[in-house]
Amino acid sequence: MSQSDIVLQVQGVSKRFGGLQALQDVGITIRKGQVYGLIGPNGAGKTTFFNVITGLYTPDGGTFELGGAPYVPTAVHEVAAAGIARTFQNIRLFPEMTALENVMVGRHVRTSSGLIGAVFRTASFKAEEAAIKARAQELLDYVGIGKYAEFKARTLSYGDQRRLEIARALATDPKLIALDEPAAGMNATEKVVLRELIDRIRNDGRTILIIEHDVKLVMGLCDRVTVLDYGKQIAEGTSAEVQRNEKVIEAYLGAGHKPH
Ligand SMILES: Nc1ncnc2c1ncn2[C@@H]1O[C@H](COP(=O)(O)OP(=O)(O)OP(=O)(O)O)[C@@H](O)[C@H]1O
Repeated sequence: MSQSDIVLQVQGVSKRFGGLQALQDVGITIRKGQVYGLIGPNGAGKTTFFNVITGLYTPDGGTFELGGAPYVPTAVHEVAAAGIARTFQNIRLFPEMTALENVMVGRHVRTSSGLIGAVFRTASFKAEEAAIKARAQELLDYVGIGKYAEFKARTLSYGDQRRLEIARALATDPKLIALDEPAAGMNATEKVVLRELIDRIRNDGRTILIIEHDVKLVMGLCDRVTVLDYGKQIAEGTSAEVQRNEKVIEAYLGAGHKPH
């Protein structure tokens, strides 16, 4: 393992909401090709951590490096341009746009003709648009919903909408893809398909950070896992190491927390 295969390095992240310390000195290192899991009981700080690294919340402290370069997660669009794409716990698609258009929106982060080209429909814009469309269709096929390209996003099943969000995230060609509870609301069959998809994305060389309540799914999928509890990082390691960590067992079984 060398320094150069580190995709995201986060050190000493803290975030306070009024009197509540939502994150306290949290750090993770994600290497190329890993699926990295973030777990913890309700209110542990997982979403806050995701929101910090994707520019939705400003941390009180912490340092960040993405692909070996210092990185400041400020505005959401800058985070996407820097190379982190995310999905949301509560799906955020454009419901009245087609599946294909939703993915094309993601791809526009990486195009060069920009707004002027779009307004005047220049030759380079049109060529770029055709390439974007082709790539968007490819990504829909890749996540297994190619046949729904022309369907409005809102008409897709819940599981397919989650896969569409993943296709849109992949469209930005990210260094890191961050999945916020991708299995939420899925039935057992959909979870199996999701697991296969995440495995395939990893095998194709991508790096993935995942928050997930389904501990079984996380343990089966993740190379490394961090466990948060009341904003503190109580364990970090391989799935097997984390599973037998006493603090983790206690946090999940302890009073006041609902086990998942
Ligand atoms: N914008 C906010 N303002 C105030 N408090 C917040 C805010 N966001 C989160 N919190 C608080 O910070 C703590 C951590 O919340 P967070 O949503 O990060 O936990 P989580 O691990 O994602 O929980 P869950 O599994 O329920 O999604 C909670 O006590 C929550 O109430």
